[in-house]
Amino acid sequence: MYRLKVQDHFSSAHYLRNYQGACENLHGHNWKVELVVEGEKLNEIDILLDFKDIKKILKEVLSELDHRLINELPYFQEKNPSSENIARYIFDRVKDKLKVFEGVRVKEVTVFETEKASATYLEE
Ligand SMILES: Nc1nc2c(c(=O)[nH]1)N=C([C@H](O)[C@H](O)COP(=O)(O)OP(=O)(O)OP(=O)(O)O)CN2
Ligand SMILES: [Zn+2]
Repeated sequence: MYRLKVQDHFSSAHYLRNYQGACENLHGHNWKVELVVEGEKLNEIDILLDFKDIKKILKEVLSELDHRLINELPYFQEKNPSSENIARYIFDRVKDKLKVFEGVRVKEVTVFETEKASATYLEE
């Protein structure tokens, strides 16, 4: 099994509905995102998937969130834009884009609100 990790970031605003505290108010974060993909088989040049391709996919997905009020995106009309749900959103979007690369799957996505606080969504 091989595992690859890439990181990127985006800056956006959000607020948590029904949160008892300041996070119920509009505020922003510089979110860092770590994406982990995995697979069993290396290709003819002994790589699982070019970092360039994974970074491109992650950047495309994060551009959907960057400099937005996340609450306004259709996905987050019902779901609160917590780091947990943002990680799940990124996971599902990356999963969809990775379909063209046979034998490589998303393992986990971690979203860091700060260096000290992060949420991960993963599938076994
Ligand atoms: N499990 C989660 N808890 C919280 C989330 C979340 O997404 N998942 N989000 C928030 C708010 O977005 C808030 O911005 C972060 O709150 P907090 O940790 O209090 O941030 P501060 O920078 O104010 O933290 P201090 O360490 O107190 O400065 C809240 N919780
Ligand atoms: Zn927040």
